[in-house]
Amino acid sequence: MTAPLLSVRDVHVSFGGVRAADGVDVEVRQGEVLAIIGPNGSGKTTFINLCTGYVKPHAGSIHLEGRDITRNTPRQITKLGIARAFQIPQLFTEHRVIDNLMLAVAARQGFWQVLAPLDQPAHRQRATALLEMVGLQDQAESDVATLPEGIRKLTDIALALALEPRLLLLDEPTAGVSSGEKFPLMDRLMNVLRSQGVTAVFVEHDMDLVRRYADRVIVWNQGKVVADGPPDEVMNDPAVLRDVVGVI
Ligand SMILES: Nc1ncnc2c1ncn2[C@@H]1O[C@H](COP(=O)(O)OP(=O)(O)OP(=O)(O)O)[C@@H](O)[C@H]1O
Repeated sequence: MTAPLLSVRDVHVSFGGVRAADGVDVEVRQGEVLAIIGPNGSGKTTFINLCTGYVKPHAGSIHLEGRDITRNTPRQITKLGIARAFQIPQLFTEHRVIDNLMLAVAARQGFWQVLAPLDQPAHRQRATALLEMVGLQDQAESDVATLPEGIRKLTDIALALALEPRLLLLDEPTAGVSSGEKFPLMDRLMNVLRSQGVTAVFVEHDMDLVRRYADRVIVWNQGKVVADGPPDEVMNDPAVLRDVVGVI
């Protein structure tokens, strides 16, 4: 069996008296799409913050392909191959889609590139390729402010892909997206993940999306993983239905 891509072992984090991670063990396997579900405040976003270095565990360890990243900075972790797309897209809304992408491409090449002119042929070419990956090539010249939320989310995902991640963490990728846009957005996201060989973890409150798109589901409750397995199995578990799905 191959080593897990990400391995989180016995991780603990508290905020004041709140145990946001209370002995968490999670392995993410290469190539899978893993959904995280759980009630509000159960620790899902904290898990993503731990994996990306924004929150440091009080105890436990986090390994990426066997390498200990527990104490690495967010920047170092990004370079090692973990990217995140935010619940609220982190875009410069007063600029065009292509400008946002060219900035991300320049940032990937190093700090000094950001100070050079952005609109260089190499930046534009890579930015255009990223937009094609998520099917947004026709939106390149649009101002972000004019776009529907689903398209902004895809732009945000293209920004994360500019970092060439092996693992992409998504915090509620369809939050704020209209019901008509949700499935097309997720279909495009899944196509990109498969074509680029990117492993993904997504936090989600919409159970239809979890059933349709996840290979595996882990269930969070009060800082602990309380169930882990295929969607059919986990989401028909009476305890999960009662304590988690019923209250989301
Ligand atoms: N930086 C912080 N400072 C203080 N408390 C925090 C911090 N981050 C998280 N918490 C607390 O830790 C607990 C878990 O929060 P977290 O955001 O991880 O939950 P969640 O499952 O993602 O919730 P939601 O579904 O509402 O986004 C909550 O009680 C929250 O208030």
